[in-house]
Amino acid sequence: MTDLGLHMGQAMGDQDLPGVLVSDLEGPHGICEDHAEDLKRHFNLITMQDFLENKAQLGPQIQAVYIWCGRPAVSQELLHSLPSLKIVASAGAGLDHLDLGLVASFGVKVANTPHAVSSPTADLGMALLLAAARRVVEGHQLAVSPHTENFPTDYMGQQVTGATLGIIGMGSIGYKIAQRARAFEMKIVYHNRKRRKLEEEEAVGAIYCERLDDLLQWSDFVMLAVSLTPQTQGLIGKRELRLMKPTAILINIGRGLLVDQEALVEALQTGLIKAAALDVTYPEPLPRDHPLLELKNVILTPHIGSATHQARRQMMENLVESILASLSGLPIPNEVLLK
Ligand SMILES: O=C(O)[C@H](O)CO
Repeated sequence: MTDLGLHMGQAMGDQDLPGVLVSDLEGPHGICEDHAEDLKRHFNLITMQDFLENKAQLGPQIQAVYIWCGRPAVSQELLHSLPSLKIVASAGAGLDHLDLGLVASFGVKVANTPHAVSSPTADLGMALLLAAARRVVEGHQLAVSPHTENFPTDYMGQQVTGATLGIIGMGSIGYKIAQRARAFEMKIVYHNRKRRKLEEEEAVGAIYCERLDDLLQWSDFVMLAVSLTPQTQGLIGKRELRLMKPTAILINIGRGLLVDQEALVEALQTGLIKAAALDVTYPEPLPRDHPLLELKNVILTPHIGSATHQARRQMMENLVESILASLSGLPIPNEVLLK
């Protein structure tokens, strides 16, 4: 944590601390673990419920919104009721839950925490790839089942070593996946809006695919590590799934809406592709009767890309630094600039 932050927190009484709106202090939509105590050293935390009960008094005190796991939602109505708001600080890399143009139109800055999440999310991407390739979850269920008398001799998976990995989205998460995949001796192709520098490509042995279709046709594993934007929504639909190999595995660590989920269900049911491993879906969680929950060739995790103690703490600390900097008129670390 910055010296500036420690100084501010220590020098002021609780009521003098800057007001920061949070969704809740605990519970499924609250902030994380033991973070509230750290945050309270710097800020007067105001929960959404308190704010809604006393808008007139609390609204003008709020100088920052602290978004954790996409909450609270920042609507036009909320922005209108926060006249002193300086910054919306959002945990994680994805910003699809925010209307950046709307926030900017109120003269409010935005910051996120892309560096804190890139390694753990890349780790999870590889974990899902390996687990789906080698049918780890199914294998666990088989090994612990009371009905298992003998282990099958034909319980086969897909070989990872030497296989081709297609990475869609070569930002910092995609690049870290490439670094990890290289250690598994995978061939790496990638598709991105912008080509990476030659030396960056060479460092991980990645080949640029200008055409997404080529990547889909060549890859044994397709990893979605791209942000959700109007341009990428539904990026993988029926047509794209048809281009993939029948032995291919799709891994999604980006956002559920990158994939046409109905088309994916059909592709998995009909053997158009081999399997999928999804950390993200829409909605989250899926309704309990959703067909994806029934399929044996699917692994689902509950949006846990950044869910390590270390990453979550770093995310919190990065948000504190960004808020304090904005309140002091200093350059904001991890400020999100409108393109
Ligand atoms: O956007 C991200 O970084 C993750 O989804 C947050 O956990």
